[in-house]
Amino acid sequence: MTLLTHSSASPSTSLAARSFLRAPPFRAHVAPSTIPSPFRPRLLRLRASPRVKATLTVDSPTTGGASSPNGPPIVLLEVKDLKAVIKESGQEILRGVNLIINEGEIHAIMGKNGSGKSTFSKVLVGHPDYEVTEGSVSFKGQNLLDMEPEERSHVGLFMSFQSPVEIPGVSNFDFLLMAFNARRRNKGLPPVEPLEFYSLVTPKVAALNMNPKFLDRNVNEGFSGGEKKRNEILQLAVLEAELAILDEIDSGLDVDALQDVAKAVNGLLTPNNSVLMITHYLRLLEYINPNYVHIMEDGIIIKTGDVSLAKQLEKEGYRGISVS
Ligand SMILES: Nc1ncnc2c1ncn2[C@@H]1O[C@H](COP(=O)(O)OP(=O)(O)OP(=O)(O)O)[C@@H](O)[C@H]1O
Repeated sequence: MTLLTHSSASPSTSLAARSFLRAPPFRAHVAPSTIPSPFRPRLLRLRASPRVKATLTVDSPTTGGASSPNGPPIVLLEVKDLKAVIKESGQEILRGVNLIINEGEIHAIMGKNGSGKSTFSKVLVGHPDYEVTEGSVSFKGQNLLDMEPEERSHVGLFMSFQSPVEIPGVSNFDFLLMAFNARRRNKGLPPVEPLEFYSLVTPKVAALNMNPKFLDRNVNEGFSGGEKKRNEILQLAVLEAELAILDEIDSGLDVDALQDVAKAVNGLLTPNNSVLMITHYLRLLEYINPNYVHIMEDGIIIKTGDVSLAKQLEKEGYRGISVS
């Protein structure tokens, strides 16, 4: 079974929600008939890996990530020479991506419109529009490409999409509870009851400066763009993914919302959790400080550095980014 099998599923929708709704435990609780098929493939979990292999150059990236006191960093995600095409047309979008993310590291991918950033993240979570033609992806030592999208979510990958989907008929609270219990089931833990979950989720709602009434509303239904983004981070906070892929989480956020979301993401970071952010703007990286910044161009990472690379980009544009 594939999580993202619906052609109607927009590439820009939230993967985590989709995974949830496709997985049998969710269908059992939510009454499938109430969930329109376009909304099934959603919620996704992702983890970022610590080290980065830039294809061309590496400019003194900040050292980050978890490591044993005397040992090397622990690799979470390792992407090697990843090539992928659009299934329908066969057009190659990813042309050999290399990336390593260690536990505890924050990575940012920047790049011009259409350079392949979102495609890369969607390929990582198993979006059905794309086919991997070459290369490998290992997550926590396991072959990610062999896993169905929901399995990727279960092993600790979360992805928030540019435009989170709405799920009519399913309350945010029920959705989060189902997702949370599915994750627990996967860890061999018993489910929590709604009352217990309520005490667990309300502090997270407060931390995001969200109105608790959002828990009663249907998932993302009628939410503003910024509210949807906050809701995505709430999902991430509840699911405690080991690698969070955040695709333009800053888009459409007002200044206060950006700070709330960034604060929440920072609050979720532990030495074992990693984040891979896709963004166009330095402002997000000023709140969530990345260990590495990568520049993607035409389906490959052409340069890797630290946040100074994003600053240079802001000042000089992509013309100023030299790969020599
Ligand atoms: N499912 C698809 N069908 C057709 N073309 C696609 C599909 N997915 C990606 N593409 C094309 O692949 C290229 C890379 O798209 P992608 O969304 O990955 O870029 P991006 O770097 O995330 O861009 P942006 O910064 O504008 O979000 C674009 O030319 C896009 O039109």
